[in-house]
Amino acid sequence: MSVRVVARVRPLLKSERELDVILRTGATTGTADSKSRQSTGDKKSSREGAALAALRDRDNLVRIPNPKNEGEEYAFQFNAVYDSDASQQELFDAEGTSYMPLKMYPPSDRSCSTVAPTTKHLFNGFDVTIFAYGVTGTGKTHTMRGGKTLADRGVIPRMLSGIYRRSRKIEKDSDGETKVQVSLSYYEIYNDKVYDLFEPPEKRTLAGLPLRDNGGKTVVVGLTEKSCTSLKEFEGLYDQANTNRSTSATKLNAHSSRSHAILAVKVTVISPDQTRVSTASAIDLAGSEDNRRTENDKERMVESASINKSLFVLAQCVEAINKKQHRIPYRESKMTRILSLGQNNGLTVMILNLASVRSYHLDTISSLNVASRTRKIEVREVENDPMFKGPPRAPMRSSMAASRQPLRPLTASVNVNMPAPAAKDPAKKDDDKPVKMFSVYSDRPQKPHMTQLRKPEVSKRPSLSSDGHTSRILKPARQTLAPVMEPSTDHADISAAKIEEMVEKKVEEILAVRTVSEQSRQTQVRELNEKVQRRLEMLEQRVDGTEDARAEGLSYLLMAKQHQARGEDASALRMYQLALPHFPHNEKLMGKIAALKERVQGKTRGSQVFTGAVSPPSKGRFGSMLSLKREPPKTFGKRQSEDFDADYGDHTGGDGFSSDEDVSRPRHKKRATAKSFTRGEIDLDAVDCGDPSVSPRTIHLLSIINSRDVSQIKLLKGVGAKKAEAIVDCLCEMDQNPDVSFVSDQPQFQVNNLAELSTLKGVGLKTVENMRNGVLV
Ligand SMILES: Nc1ncnc2c1ncn2[C@@H]1O[C@H](COP(=O)(O)OP(=O)(O)OP(=O)(O)O)[C@@H](O)[C@H]1O
Repeated sequence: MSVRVVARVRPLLKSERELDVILRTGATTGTADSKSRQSTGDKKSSREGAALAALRDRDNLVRIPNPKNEGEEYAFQFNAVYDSDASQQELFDAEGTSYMPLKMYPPSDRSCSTVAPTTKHLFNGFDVTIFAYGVTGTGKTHTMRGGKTLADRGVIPRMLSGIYRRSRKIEKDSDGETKVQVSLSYYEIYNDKVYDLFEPPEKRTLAGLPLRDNGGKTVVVGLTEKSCTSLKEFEGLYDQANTNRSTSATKLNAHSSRSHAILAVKVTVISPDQTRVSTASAIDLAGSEDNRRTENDKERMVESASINKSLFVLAQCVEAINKKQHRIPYRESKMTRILSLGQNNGLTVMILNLASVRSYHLDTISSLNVASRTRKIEVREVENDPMFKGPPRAPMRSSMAASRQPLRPLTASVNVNMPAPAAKDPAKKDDDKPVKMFSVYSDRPQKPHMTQLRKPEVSKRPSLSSDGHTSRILKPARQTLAPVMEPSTDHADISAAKIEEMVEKKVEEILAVRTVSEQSRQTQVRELNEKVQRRLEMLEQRVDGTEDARAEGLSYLLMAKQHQARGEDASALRMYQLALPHFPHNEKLMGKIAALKERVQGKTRGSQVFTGAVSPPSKGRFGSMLSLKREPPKTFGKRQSEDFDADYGDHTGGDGFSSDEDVSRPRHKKRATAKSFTRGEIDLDAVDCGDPSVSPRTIHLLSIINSRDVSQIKLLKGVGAKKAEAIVDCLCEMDQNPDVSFVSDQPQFQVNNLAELSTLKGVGLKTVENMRNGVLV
């Protein structure tokens, strides 16, 4: 059967004016509020006796003007409409009899005249869901919970009263053989989090309680279930729990519910041969709010956004079911997931609460739209499986137990549950319309040979129909509504929820695999980066080595040039030869070495005294010192490096390399031999020639010294102004000293190496070492 939707219009509040009433209900009555002004006593007298019949005589329409054109009126039809004068008692009783006349119950049940069919359903193993829906301040809490007085009690306490009354009757009728247990869970969904209302708020966790799919039903994990044996006990528990519920004053309702509250009443009927468990869920939804009107503060706005979102999702679910969409967005809100509208079995009743005044105009139309669509949703009238005692029995309704499948329209199927057209009241508009129903189908492609399952010996149960007729129908006949897969088909029993669960699981698995592969990918990338880094370092080292070697080669070339400039061909030759390994295959260098060799040999042949062109350098005091200090230059002065590149680079193609002519024609003439440098006992040639470590640092140091610039010299490490002046004085002295020979084209004496430097006045080995170490190139 479809969801039963009834509308209830609340009376005008003190702050509301009759003038503003825009809602009309019923065929003959005036405005929805026309009777609200009657006194309680009048109301009672006018209602008693004929009230139920009068309610049923109405056309069950709610009429409201088009907000854009007041001349036009929208009409919405529901299963029942309750005016503002309908009492709590009437709603509970009349609502029951309007779709479940007492005469249709088995004679044994007729004595329970006050038991609403919802309660009766419950004891027959059906789950029951009753929920109040509507804009904030329209009377949902009043309808569900009600006031403190007996007359004001709402649906929930009345239902519990009925449950206990019936329990006692069952126990009495069975002479105590059958027992009924009632237990309660009560929770709220606040800001899309589930909280146990039987627990004090301070015990709440931030995340709330989780939801799980359990056999096609959504269950709240960790919820308190309290056994409750009497109405009195219930009232105590319920009142206490309601103090834990989130309510606040808003501009539209002084006691506005800020959460959806769900009371689950589990009824367990234990007879000698079986146990039946069914649940009644009574839900007081929070009301949608137009925040232009509420003037809510920040906290209320957050609540409001959550409330509106969940109600919006509910509307979307209803829409999706109506539009026969495959995907119904239940999971987008906890409320819709728990409510599972259209997915739940048993009986579902929606009470649409309405306010009749203009200030609610647009909100009311929106609620009416959702409610009238909800009315088209088909819910399977299936009771829960009993648990049998004794030897196991063949499962009943194996195919029906199969599934909570997405709903699809049943337009072509013959619904045996529907009353025959002739049996319908011709006065009702509904009857003229084509019957639109939804039934449960499998999502999977159907096999060509679908079977209708029939079970001959299934107990008869009363069935409810929306027009007030009750028919006794064999349950298996209902099963013909839903073509099902062969029972032997292994996947036939998978419900939509199960499928969803499986899909969720699969997605989680895939995500887990992705995470793992992402981690291993990152490890690979890290390893690769490290490899690349190591390779780069190696290359850098190699380049550094090459550059060091090149700088060393350039130093030899420089020294060779200096020796040659001084006419020291043998030393120059030695330096060129040392430079050769750093510039292999350099033809110009090789040419130069050959030319120098020839000249040196020529000199030797000419009986000139020369110890040998390439004789190994003798290691004097300085030689050893310098060789100890030997370290290949890290960098070579850029300009110098460029000069040498131009001179010796294979790639220059220029004629920078000194020509053989230059080499063969010494530019410098010795005024005296090196040996005549008497003040030091140093074989300068030996030092120069033998020490290949004349580095750019040394060259730079010597150039500073030879500049005779006191301001520069005094900056050298370990020198200072006085020593600098002494050095310059010494050099000037040398210039004047006729014993000292120096290169003819140099106007002044030049210090050519560290050995010479160390012999200057006031400069010792230590000072030279300091000066050299302090030089930055
Ligand atoms: N049928 C009714 N008879 C008398 N008073 C009513 C009725 N319905 C609602 N009211 C009054 O209207 C006011 C708002 O009702 P209620 O708090 O139940 O609204 P609600 O829809 O639950 O609002 P919210 O969504 O904000 O919680 C209350 O003062 C309540 O007593």
